[in-house]
Amino acid sequence: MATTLPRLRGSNDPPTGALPALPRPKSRKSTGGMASPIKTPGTPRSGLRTPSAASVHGAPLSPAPMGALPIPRGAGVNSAGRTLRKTVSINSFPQPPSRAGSVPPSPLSGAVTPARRARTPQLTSKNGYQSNTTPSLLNGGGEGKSLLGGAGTRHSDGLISIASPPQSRSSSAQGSCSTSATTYDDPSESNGVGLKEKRASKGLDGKGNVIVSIRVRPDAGGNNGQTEGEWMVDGRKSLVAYRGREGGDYYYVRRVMEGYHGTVFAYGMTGTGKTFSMQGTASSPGVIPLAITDIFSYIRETPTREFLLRVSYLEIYNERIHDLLSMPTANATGAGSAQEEIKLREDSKRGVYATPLKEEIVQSPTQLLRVIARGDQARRTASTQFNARSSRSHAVVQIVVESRERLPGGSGAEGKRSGIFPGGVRVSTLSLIDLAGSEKAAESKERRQEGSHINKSLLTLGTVISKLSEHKEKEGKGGDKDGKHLPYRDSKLTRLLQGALSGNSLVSILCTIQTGSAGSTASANTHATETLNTLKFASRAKNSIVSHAKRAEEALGAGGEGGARVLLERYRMEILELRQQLESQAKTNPNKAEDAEKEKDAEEELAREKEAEARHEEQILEMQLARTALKERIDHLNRLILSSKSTGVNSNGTYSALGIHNRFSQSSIRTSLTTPGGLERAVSRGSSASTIGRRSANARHSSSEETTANEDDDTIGEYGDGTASLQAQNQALQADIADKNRYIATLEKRLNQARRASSSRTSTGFSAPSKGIMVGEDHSVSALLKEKDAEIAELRARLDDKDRMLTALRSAARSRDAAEGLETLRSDTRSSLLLESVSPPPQDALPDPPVAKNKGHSPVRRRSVDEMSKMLDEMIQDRVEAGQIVRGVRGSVRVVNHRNVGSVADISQPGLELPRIDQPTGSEAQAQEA
Ligand SMILES: Nc1ncnc2c1ncn2[C@@H]1O[C@H](COP(=O)(O)OP(=O)(O)OP(=O)(O)O)[C@@H](O)[C@H]1O
Repeated sequence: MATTLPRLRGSNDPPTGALPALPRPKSRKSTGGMASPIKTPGTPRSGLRTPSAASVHGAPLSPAPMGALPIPRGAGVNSAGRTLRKTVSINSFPQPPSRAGSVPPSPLSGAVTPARRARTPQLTSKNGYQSNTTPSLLNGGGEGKSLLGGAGTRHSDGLISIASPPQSRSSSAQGSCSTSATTYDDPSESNGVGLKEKRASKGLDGKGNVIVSIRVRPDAGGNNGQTEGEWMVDGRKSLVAYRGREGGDYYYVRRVMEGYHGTVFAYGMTGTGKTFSMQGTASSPGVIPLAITDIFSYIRETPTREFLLRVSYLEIYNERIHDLLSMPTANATGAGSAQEEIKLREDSKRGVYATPLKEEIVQSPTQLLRVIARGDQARRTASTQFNARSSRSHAVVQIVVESRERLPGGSGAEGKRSGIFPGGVRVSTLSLIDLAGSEKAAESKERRQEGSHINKSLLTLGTVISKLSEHKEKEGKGGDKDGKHLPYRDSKLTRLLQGALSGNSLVSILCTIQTGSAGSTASANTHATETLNTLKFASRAKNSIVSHAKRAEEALGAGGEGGARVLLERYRMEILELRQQLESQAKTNPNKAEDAEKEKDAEEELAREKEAEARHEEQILEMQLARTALKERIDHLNRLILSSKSTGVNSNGTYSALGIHNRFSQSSIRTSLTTPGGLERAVSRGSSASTIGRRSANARHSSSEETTANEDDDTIGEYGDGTASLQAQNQALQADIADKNRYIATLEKRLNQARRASSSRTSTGFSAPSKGIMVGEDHSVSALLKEKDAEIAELRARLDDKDRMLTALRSAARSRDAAEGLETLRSDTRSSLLLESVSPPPQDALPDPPVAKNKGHSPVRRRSVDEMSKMLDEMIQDRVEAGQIVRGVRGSVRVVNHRNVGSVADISQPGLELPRIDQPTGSEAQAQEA
């Protein structure tokens, strides 16, 4: 039969394993070795891995007969037997059971290939027995390797004999019996799939899930290196638990990972090594770290499934449950007083469970070990007679394993083969229980109180197991199947273990004993008694607990009380939900971002449109203003033209109107327009003699400002024939009109240009705003107005000058009249008046200058003067009648204020403000005459 021997090393090899070892919770001085596990006869091959032993010191035990528990010899036991010294490579235990042959096998792994087994060091006892089995205390090898003492010793003693039920025994190579009484409900077996597993775990398909192992604590004193004898009760049989069937321990954990509940508890007298066996040391890891290693090894080996592990840790102290993970680390007895009371409840799916209990999710062996180590720190311990650091409470580590098929749809061959249906979550629990040690007597009251609780609970446990045995017999006789008569509720411990004890779980019981005792005889006797009790318990448990472990149902969905606890499902649902949220957000966000971008674009577009619209309106306004200004200018110029025509200079051959405006004869309106072509025109009023004479169309009126009566005389003298003067005047006016037409054409051209410019500016999206034209035009208009104002002021000033001259001439004329006679005086006066009159007289009718008259009077000239005087009289009379001029009482004349004369306004220059001639009122005129 294949065995699962650990790799052995020298005892002093340092630990090199990847897993951190649990801290030694107790301060006992290690004996430097640990007892190899001892198998009860007929132990089933399935079981947890055995804690490795750095070195194994065994107290010599009396050999037991096959199928019988070893019988301690008590003080008289010969401890000088052979000692098996085993060293387990720490390197090997954290390694996952690898398919690669090169990887060293896990010392406790049952999945050892034949090649590995061949490489496994063989233990050779002094008596020549080779032990190639795992030193597994929980080895479910099924071979029922027992601690055997010296050959025939137990046979001869015959004190304890634990015989497995014949029907449950499985054969072994050595013919040992299995204690297995478990039946497995494995769907993979029923449907024919999972042959590999079935093969691998053969033996498990047999019966019996209860594994009872005995571990003997090595004697602290040792026996001068004679260690092997303690184990070798029957060296010939070599049935110490080093032998086991292949893979039993490994597959025990495997079963938990596959959905079976598993329970392991250590039972034994105080100080016999329960805690040591459960926790182990750095060099010799116990059941807990080894189980953890196997759990994670299984996870690594199973990529098709996903797992979630959570762990809780409680203790039952004085019949109260405390959460070791919620307690402060301090090891105070009252540490848990503030805790909410933890109660035990029962659920059809979960069975009996403690609540509220903190569960921590763990992702690595290290993390899990740390959590448990934290709980260990909180556990109550005290010094007892037999143990300096005795556990005073029952400690329960529960590792909940959730798993589900990773493949979507679960249609893979693996899923079919293993009967794993997709979508479901398997939940199983591995309970690792370190019971408090039973103690007969205690010195302190507190210890006694604790001891009484401990003993009571352990007694109840024994009672339950005992009754289970009875129940089993009754069941065979048609007894009560429900087992309601079993006193599970008599203690918290049995209540908590109810599920396991009643058959819902794979169970492995480790019984620790200490066969040798260095000390008094009384002490040795106590040990012997306790050891015997332990062995009785082991025997009873092995025969009584018959359960039908079933793979836990797969929880579908997160609903229901059971489903709600399935974190894997809950987390998966949450992840799914969050992913959906994320996706919906991702979908929504781009839309939102797009919308926001569009909105922003629209806003920007709107702003641009508004801006463009504003610019457009502004430009339209500018254009309108420009057009208005240009139109006004054109109208103004048109009015100018019309005004020229309306004077009727040539229409009726008279220049009556011109006469009115004669005073402007010396002025010209110089309109300076800065055109794009730099056009500068001087527009002359062509009604005056000087203008008519066309000295030049460009004659500067500055020179005309210098015009005096003499100059006028010269001008008159130049066009003395009158006819020529009219023709010239006509020509001048024609030329003037032509100029103005050209100017209008220029303005129209500019207007068109401006229109084109504005339209192109609008059409090009206002890309080239040009306000130069408008600004130039505006400046031009304002400059023109200013210029006009200046001219008006100038004209006024000149008018004033001329008024003064007129007054002076009148005065002179009166003097002359007095000297030359009334007629002559009148004639001269008229001439003078004519010369200085507002309206210029016809050229041909102009009187001679006074100077010429003083030179003598020819008859022709006289006649001419008379005629002219006559004409002037008529003209004056006409004007007087028309109300345009007023004749003074002394014959003087004056121009009526044009504001009072409609005709004056009619002939005024449109668009230009005529110089206001403030004519004296009647009284003023009289005063002037005076
Ligand atoms: N197999 C072993 N090899 C070496 N030392 C051991 C072994 N078993 C126990 N010891 C030592 O014996 C002492 C007592 O062991 P442990 O505390 O595990 O006993 P226990 O059964 O848990 O006692 P209690 O019930 O009082 O808690 C410890 O110092 C421990 O190191």
